Amino acid sequence: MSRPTIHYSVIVPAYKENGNIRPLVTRIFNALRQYDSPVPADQVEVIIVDDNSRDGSVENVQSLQQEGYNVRIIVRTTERGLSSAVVRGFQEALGDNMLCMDADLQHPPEYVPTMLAALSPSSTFVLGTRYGKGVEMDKDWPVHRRIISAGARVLALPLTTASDPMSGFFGIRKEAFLKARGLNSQGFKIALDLLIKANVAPEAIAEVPFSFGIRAEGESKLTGKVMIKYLEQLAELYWYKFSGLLVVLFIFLVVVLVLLARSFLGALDSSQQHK
Ligand SMILES: Nc1nc2c(ncn2[C@@H]2O[C@H](COP(=O)(O)OP(=O)(O)O[C@H]3O[C@H](CO)[C@@H](O)[C@H](O)[C@@H]3O)[C@@H](O)[C@H]2O)c(=O)[nH]1
Ligand SMILES: [Mg+2]
Repeated sequence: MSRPTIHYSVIVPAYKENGNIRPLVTRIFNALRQYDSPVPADQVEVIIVDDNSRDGSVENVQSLQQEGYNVRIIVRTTERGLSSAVVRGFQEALGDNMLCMDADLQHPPEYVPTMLAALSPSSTFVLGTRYGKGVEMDKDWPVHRRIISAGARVLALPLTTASDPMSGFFGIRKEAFLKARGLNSQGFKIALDLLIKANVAPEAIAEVPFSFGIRAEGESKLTGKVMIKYLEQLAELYWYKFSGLLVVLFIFLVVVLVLLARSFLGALDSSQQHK
């Protein structure tokens, strides 16, 4: 009997995520096998893009394959980085509907069917948003991460109408992805780059609110260097979209935000010292 055609691909960038791979893959397919799933499980593949973690992820994926899960792992040895891993996964995907999600279960696997089903020829981008109605960040998400996330979001406001372009939980149709030229695959924020460079119209963006969890296992890879790369990426996108004038606006916004963050953290510090 011939295998069903793959219409949907779930791309998971992963670095040292061995402990999360099994729960992630099994929960994705469990969600797809529910009677009310809008997407048939046998039309879905999962692709893990791992940067040579050498932590048992490869063996783990092999045993999931033996159990019948349609999952494969690409191990990169000459390249590193979240965004470029996602781009690689999109290039290798068999499905026309492609979803990106983190390995660490901060993006709930149970949302995968809804996210995939939201993609269509007229809805070429789907964004899992943490700023929708009825959803929230996990209460244990640290204050400094909330501040960084809010600042990053404000800086992107002039670029897109999307409510959460920082989200790493998003999907894009293959034809829209292929339109994007000159992607910046440094850093973490590939959704933002795709929204701008694939020229996604506001009405083609579907938003799915979800509550952002906390990492199940292992450590976050967000470092100061990644934040600097984000600022560089923003400057490039401002230039790409508006050229000269708004780059000045961007620099102004960065300075205001840095000053606000410093005074907020200063106030927080002194209130803690007075306790
Ligand atoms: N292949 C590969 N994967 C990576 C790399 N760096 C990080 N990843 C993977 O990318 C995912 C997100 O990395 P985290 O380290 O968990 O990121 P985070 O700080 O929790 O950031 C999250 O929040 C952002 C929104 O504020 C999201 O943009 C981001 O995708 C992620 O969800 C994880 O699956 C992680 O293994 C890398 O260099 N290479
Ligand atoms: Mg994470």
